[in-house]
Amino acid sequence: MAVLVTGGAGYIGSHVVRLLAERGDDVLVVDDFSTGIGARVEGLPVVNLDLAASDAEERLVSAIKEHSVDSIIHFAAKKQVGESVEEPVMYFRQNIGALTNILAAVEATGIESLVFSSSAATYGMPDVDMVAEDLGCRPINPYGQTKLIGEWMIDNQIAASQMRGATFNAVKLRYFNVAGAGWNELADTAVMNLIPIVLERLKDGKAPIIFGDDYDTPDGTCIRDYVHVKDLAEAHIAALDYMKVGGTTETVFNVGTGTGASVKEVIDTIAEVTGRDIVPDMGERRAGDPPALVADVTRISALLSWKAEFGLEEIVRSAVEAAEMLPDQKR
Ligand SMILES: NC(=O)c1ccc[n+]([C@@H]2O[C@H](COP(=O)([O-])OP(=O)(O)OC[C@H]3O[C@@H](n4cnc5c(N)ncnc54)[C@H](O)[C@@H]3O)[C@@H](O)[C@H]2O)c1
Ligand SMILES: O=c1ccn([C@@H]2O[C@H](COP(=O)(O)OP(=O)(O)O[C@H]3O[C@H](CO)[C@H](O)[C@H](O)[C@H]3O)[C@@H](O)[C@H]2O)c(=O)[nH]1
Repeated sequence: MAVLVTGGAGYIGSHVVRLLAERGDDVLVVDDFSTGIGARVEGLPVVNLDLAASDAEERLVSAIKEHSVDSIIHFAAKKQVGESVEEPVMYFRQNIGALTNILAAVEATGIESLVFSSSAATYGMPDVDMVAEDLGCRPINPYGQTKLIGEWMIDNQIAASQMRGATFNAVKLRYFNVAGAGWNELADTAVMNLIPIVLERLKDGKAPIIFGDDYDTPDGTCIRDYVHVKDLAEAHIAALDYMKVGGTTETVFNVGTGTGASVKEVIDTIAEVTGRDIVPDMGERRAGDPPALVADVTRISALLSWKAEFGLEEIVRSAVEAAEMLPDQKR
């Protein structure tokens, strides 16, 4: 039996594909290579398919049958918050369209387990610093909305399959701030988040910009929960295993470390790891940034027996190494 990984040529998906292959699971990748990179999945069976296209359900069903797929990990999605505000229709068409086709294929083939990439973006601007899964979700942009709607679609599918006497289990993982690289060649190439942006600016000889230092946090800069992509990848394996042994008590889990780091602390860690003197520029607050967003990880640690192994320094070190910026004495 094989695991179908949608978006397996992407940053996070390729890490999960690598872990699955390492433990000897058969993998089938479905990707349209819109942001994915072919080299990340070289040598693996791949179906080049836009999951939101009109023929996607039919092609998925035949790929599932041909490769004896019994579970799906669904990463494929558009994920840029700013772009989603400018092009909401594209986000709903792509993210909701793709998931609709996947759930239709699940129904047609009797697939029993699905892991879904959700996001801390579902929480919006919570008025608590540490968020647990039961906190109400009020996403503030179309991207976050597509993730919350995706969770609801999956819940409805679970309920409908129970009514039919069929088995369909799913786990929705709400990722916090994913960073780092488990393997250099699988590193994030998108340069859209704090660590890659700072590293790119340093390469270009530019100072990083801190988006606001007047927040109500200890050093005035925003706090986030940075989770190593390899730890995050392991959480997907734990989710698959949880469903295999009949785990269905909870279906939504935060994936973070449970510890926050401020923007200043992240930049200081980059300075330490690269051995550079970094003097950041102070910029304006960025619209829509909550002052602090840290995962309560009680549930995932209790039910999936998953815990992040790596901390901020290891995350930064792996990102710096992948960007080939590690000083010689630190290699
Ligand atoms: N990176 C993060 O910080 C973060 C945080 C929270 C949630 N997520 C979610 O995790 C998932 C993976 O993110 P990532 O960082 O690896 O992004 P990525 O852009 O590197 O990977 C997405 C992959 O999906 C593919 N894809 C996109 N739309 C597709 C479609 N319609 N049909 C087929 N393939 C398609 C892309 O080609 C790419 O390979 C996404 O669902 C994203 O929303 C990411
Ligand atoms: O040049 C920069 C870039 C970012 N930041 C700050 O660094 C922090 C992290 O910013 P990112 O853009 O890296 O990440 P976000 O926390 O905004 O968002 C990320 O995490 C969210 C959940 O917490 C969602 O999953 C979202 O999809 C994902 O991009 C924020 O306070 C941001 O203002 C700067 O100060 N300077």
